[in-house]
Amino acid sequence: MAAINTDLSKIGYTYEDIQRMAQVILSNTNLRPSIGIICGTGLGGIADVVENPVTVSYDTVPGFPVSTVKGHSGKFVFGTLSGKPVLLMMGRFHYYEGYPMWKVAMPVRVMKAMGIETLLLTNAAGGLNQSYKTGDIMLLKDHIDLPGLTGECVLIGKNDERQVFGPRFLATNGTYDSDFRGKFLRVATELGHGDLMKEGIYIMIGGPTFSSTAEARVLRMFGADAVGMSTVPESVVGRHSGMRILGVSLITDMVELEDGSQFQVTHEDVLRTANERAQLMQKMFLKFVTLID
Ligand SMILES: O=P(O)(O)O[C@H]1O[C@H](CO)[C@@H](O)[C@H]1O
Ligand code: HPA
Repeated sequence: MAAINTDLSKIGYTYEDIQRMAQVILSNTNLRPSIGIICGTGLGGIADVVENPVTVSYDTVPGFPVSTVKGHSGKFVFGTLSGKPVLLMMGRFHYYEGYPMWKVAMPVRVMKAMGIETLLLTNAAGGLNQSYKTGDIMLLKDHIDLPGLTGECVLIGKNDERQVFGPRFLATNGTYDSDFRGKFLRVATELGHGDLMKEGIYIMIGGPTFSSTAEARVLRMFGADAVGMSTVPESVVGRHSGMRILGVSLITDMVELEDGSQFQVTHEDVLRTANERAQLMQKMFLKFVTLID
């Protein structure tokens, strides 16, 4: 019978692994952006407005996971947005793909090792707050790490306090930068879309099941305004490595809280709304990055 691996030092990537992946990726370009953007499901359209793009496919980076979800193409894009150097991740990793939590957010450590100090996270999410509408855009003012609360925190495992890793015990209040939120709201208003904007609480579930009605009511009762299957591990790791963070949820569907509804959300519904909002998201990010110091 195979022995059970109880060696905790084997959990996670080492500092050296992270540095090596960062060097491999950076060897493709002379650009050294300090702004990183992780594109949520169907939200990779931001890459279409990146000037002078240099693409690095994840499968050219030894040790890097592969994207398996439709709407996540699996590549880095270096370039400029409104003249500002940026690094986009088109494709994130999700726990439900079978990756352990530490692997899900490992790219954020690689980003930090590449010089990223500002992390802009986007996602597709279901609206729990019944005053929201499909197509609204919610800025995260806080999150609920449901997997983390139940023993699957992204920071579980050996902690290495060198550079891209942070303290063993991490405060996670105040993760989302209020100055960034204010600036993003201003951008949306200037573009004439202030009416779409919300500020709320994102709750992460493990997925891949969308919530049952009873579960959705529990999530709402917890105080969440939107639900999704990502982002929180990335925010926590970003926070751990000292980044400034903005979280943006596109409300791609409204979650049913009442019994008896015939509506059953699909990934195609999510992709459709993301596609409908692609141009607006591009415009918002083009303007927002000009306001980052
Ligand atoms: O959070 P992102 O990656 O945007 O994707 C969201 O959309 C997918 C479900 O359609 C899930 O992966 C959910 O988390
Ligand atoms: N629930 C969970 N995750 C999601 C949803 C949803 O309704 N929409 C997009 N991602």
